[in-house]
Amino acid sequence: MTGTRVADLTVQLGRTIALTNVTVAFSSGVTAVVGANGSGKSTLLRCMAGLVRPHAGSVHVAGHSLATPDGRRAARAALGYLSQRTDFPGSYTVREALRYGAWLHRVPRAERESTVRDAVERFALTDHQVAELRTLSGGTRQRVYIALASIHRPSVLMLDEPSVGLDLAQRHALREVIHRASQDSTVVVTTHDIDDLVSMADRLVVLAEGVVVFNGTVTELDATGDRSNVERQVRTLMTGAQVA
Ligand SMILES: Nc1ncnc2c1ncn2[C@@H]1O[C@H](COP(=O)(O)OP(=O)(O)OP(=O)(O)O)[C@@H](O)[C@H]1O
Repeated sequence: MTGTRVADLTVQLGRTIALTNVTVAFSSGVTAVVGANGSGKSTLLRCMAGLVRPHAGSVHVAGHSLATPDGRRAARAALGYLSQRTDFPGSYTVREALRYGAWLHRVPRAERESTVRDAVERFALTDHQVAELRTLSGGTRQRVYIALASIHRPSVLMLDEPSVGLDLAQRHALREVIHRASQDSTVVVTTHDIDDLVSMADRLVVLAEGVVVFNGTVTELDATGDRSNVERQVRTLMTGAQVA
């Protein structure tokens, strides 16, 4: 079964309508979800992770509907999710954290060590294996967190603002990591960074006040692919206006 999509999704949180009739099908590669603060980006990811129950509409993750317990179980196994608030005890070493992640994601005991070795390699963590998380730079720690979210090789990987707090070089390195992850998984990433869109995203979903105002490729948005043109278009869309 394939297909990661939300259809006619409406989510109310307290008195706020966080998402209204959102319909998006996520294809392979990297989809960036952008929007102003409070536009509903995190809510969309939280809904797809099964952490927020929609008021109306449907969610499918890798073909599994979140409407039934069996579907939710299957979707959870197919999904990797890095929340904006991910934190991990700083006294864990990278290896210990990854071992814990493998257990958490129900990797069979016999496969855990090879799974950890594989993640260390995939995410270029060889030199940091025995370092405690609290001693790592923000960029390396974020790489560990992405390794944790994708240790079970999920078919869908959702990353909520992974580049926040990173410097330019770290953002650049992170894009490489995300690009590599997208070879195994459908990646959905929320970001405020226009460079992320131009250099990393295959597709772009723009939200304004909980409504999808654009869903397409960066080239469809702006054929020149020029950074400042794309930025202007996205900024305009984020205010809820239609791009000419
Ligand atoms: N638990 C909650 N209870 C009530 N309202 C909420 C709750 N969580 C979020 N909201 C509201 O829902 C709307 C969407 O929030 P959400 O966090 O999804 O936006 P966002 O685009 O991810 O923002 P940011 O870029 O600041 O992370 C906002 O108006 C927010 O204030």
